[in-house]
Amino acid sequence: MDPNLEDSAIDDQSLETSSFPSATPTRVNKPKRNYRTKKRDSDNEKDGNEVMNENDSIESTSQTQQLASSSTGISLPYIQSQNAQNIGEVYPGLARLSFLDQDSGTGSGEDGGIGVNRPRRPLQQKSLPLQQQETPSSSEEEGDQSTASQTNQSPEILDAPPTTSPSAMSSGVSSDSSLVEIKDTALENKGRGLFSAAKDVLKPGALVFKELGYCQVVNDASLSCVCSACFKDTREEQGEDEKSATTGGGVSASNQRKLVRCAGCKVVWYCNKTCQIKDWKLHHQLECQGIQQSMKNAVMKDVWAKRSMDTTTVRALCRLVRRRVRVRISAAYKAEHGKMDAAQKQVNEVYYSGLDQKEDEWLDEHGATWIDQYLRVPKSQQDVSSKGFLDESTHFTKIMAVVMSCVVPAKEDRAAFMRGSSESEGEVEDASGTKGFELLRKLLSYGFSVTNLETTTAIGLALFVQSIPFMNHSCLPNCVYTFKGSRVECRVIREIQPGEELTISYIDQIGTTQERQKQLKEQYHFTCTCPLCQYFPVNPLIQPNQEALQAIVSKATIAPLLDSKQGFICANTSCTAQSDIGPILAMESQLAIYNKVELKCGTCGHVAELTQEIVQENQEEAERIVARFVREMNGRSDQQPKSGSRTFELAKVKLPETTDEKEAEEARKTAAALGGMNSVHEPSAAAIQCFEEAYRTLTGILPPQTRAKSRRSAGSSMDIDEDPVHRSALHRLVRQLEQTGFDEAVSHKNWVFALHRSLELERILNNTYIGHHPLKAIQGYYTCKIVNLLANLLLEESTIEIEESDHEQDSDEDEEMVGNSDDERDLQALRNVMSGGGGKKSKGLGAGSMQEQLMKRNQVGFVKTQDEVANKSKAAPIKRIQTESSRQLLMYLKSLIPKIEDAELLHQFRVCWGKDGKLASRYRHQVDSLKQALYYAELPFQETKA
Ligand SMILES: C[S@@+](CC[C@H](N)C(=O)[O-])C[C@H]1O[C@@H](n2cnc3c(N)ncnc32)[C@H](O)[C@@H]1O
Repeated sequence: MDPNLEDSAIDDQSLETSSFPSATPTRVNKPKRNYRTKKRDSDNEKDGNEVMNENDSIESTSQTQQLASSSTGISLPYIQSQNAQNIGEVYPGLARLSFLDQDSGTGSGEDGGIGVNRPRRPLQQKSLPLQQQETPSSSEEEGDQSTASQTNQSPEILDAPPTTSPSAMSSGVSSDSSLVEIKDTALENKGRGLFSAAKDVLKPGALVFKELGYCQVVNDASLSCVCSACFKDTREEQGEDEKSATTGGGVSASNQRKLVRCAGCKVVWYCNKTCQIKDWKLHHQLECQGIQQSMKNAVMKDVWAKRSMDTTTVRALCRLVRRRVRVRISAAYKAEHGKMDAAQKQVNEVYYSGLDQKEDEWLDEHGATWIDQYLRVPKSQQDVSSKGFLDESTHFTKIMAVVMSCVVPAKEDRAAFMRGSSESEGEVEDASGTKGFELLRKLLSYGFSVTNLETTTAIGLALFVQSIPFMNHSCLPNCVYTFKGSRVECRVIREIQPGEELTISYIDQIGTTQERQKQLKEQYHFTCTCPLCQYFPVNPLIQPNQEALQAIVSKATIAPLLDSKQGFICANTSCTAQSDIGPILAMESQLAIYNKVELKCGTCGHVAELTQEIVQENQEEAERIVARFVREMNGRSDQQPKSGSRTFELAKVKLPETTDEKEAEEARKTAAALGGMNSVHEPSAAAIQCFEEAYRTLTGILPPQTRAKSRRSAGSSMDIDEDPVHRSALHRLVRQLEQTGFDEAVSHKNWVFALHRSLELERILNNTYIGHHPLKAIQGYYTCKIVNLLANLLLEESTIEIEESDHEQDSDEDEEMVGNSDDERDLQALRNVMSGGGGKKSKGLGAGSMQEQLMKRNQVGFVKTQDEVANKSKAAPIKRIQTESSRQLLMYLKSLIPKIEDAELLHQFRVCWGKDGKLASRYRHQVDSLKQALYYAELPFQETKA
């Protein structure tokens, strides 16, 4: 029995909940004691198979295997600030990465982790079995981890990771080629970036890489709801929302039933004993000990008990340092004995499996190096000495105090660690500060917030080292990332050309341009120059206000002579003149009087002509451009442009003549909703003109030289206030959608209300830029429901005759299904509205799903194959009538199909949900029944009756 475990929280008795079903015990339970850190060799020998100790170095973080289930989501980089650095080096990709850090400012040399040969004493950590042994110098140790097999290489060139990097995906073209490579962004001044190394275009939905974290923790707010080993979020199971997330370390009653708490530190929670044991071996052992030790300090006791300080970072740092220490010690053992010890082998067998094992081993071997060399402390923090950093922030002091107590228990070593003295051991080496602080800074710069997709709640913090840390930001990203447990997956959302940079969005994309820029500046210390920021001072993808729109329109009409933000650009390419847009705007009005206006450059005298025709041509082109632009952003560049603007002919609304106040009110609402559909817009033709540059940038067709030239210039003459109304964040959108009461309306089969709601929903969705895939998923989900609902309505509408003729024989059955005369009335009211008051009267309508009825009646299965689709008219013995309203409905319905396809694509690639996610099954249901509805909706109609 491992002494480190027997006293720990792993005993049944130590689990803080009795109701938890006990997992298969893997060891003999010993009486509960306080932590004992000294290892008993005899125990080790006796229970070799079960022993896990500090020497069990290569333990898996493969918890993600267990957790595939639920926690997937979007995330935002945790706290970010990394200054771009050009190192003028092309890195040949993860799978064959051999990049050389030539940047003298940061990197290996400065970090001191690699290539510095200085003797070090082992860490004074009693629980570590090897501590009495002569441990190789840290640099050697780390060299062991990272550069063991590179003895023949130049010292700066790192050992190439395994032929196929665990995180990189094969392109499918050649099995050992990675889809991504790390390269300098060259002219763009963004430092390094992740680029496509695929030979072909990467299509939306493609999985580019997946990556295990080097270390990960559940955040404070989710501790009692999310398993600290597998990141399973119990709130999902319980259908709880964020409200049930406990803050301040509190515990919700329902979660107490779900999770068990470590009885040692009383801080972390697990699904079960298996998870607990696994986490213990991997990470928690030392963390637990450290937390308990720090609790002896009154301040820290308060911190842990009340979470008066956020402990997420400190726990993450603890695990980060812990892994490095563990790996180093194990490497030392291996170096000394030439092999892994028996217990270590056992760990490998038990805890590594499949891909995770390979990746975990890779992380153990190379992770520390990658952190040291390739994750760079942002310039903004580099100048701050550790001392200053420490004094400046009591927060960090506290954090470091805790980390120290975890990883460097002996007081004198702790002091040395803090000072960064070369006297101290282990991780402590850095001319400008301590290793601990160095790591902390990197964690703060590169840590990613792990989120749960379904609730979009942040549930943890993880540090990745292989791929995702190198991805730059764009407000129009071509990739998104999701989490399966704590494993991150990156997928394509727009087509990516070979060699193109892969980007993600660090922030919510729904904000206005100003907001996005502000957030990026404050949080990440850079000015974004993505097309959306560069060309759209007003985010056209969220509804611009009228003034802003007007400003764009004014500029758009004279776009040929204007840069989209700079103002007048001289058409003479050798002239660099630019002038303010004001005088030119004034000339625009002349176009209404004269067919031609001449614009003379004040610098070189070059005269450019602007004619009505040019303006007209530009506007037409702009229309085409924007259609493609919108498609591009929806990741569907394979589709043909939609012709015309998107308005739905549902707006022929006549209020029914009624004296019933309630009915009239309802009808008015519906009419308003239907009328509102007209305002569902794509950007106006004039505004479209301003999209040109962005489109060109997006599609790779370069703008004319003159504009390219001006684009590089800084500053903007456009200063437009943005619409404050639509500064919604993701959750606000979801709330908005929820507030439409659509689900409720559907479940009550209140057609009028549901349609009304669906149109409202449609408006919300259309007015929101849906760039981030969870939003797209939500959009897809709701759109599916809308279409489904309308398809049913259409069927009801168009099968009135058969309903009537069959009614008698089916009446009993229908009676059962209807059960609510209000529904009938509502439906009739809707028909009245839709058909201008002339809805056909029918009995038995509003009864359940029309598809069900048709199914029953015709005994036909739903269409599954293309043949069946082709033959469906033969197979359909239904007489149907097409009324004006059903025709309109069908039109509307079809107009929604592209969105369904988008959503289905996302679903198909499981971009959004874990296999067992509730939303996934609900979504599946919607897609299925939608297909059924469409099948029936497209059955041949009888001639429309007059
Ligand atoms: C996660 S790192 C990305 C990799 C980074 N370029 C590098 O070389 O390590 C994030 C940092 O990259 C830089 N960065 C990311 N996106 C950028 C952008 N769109 N424009 C300028 N700098 C960017 C910022 O300095 C940011 O703090």
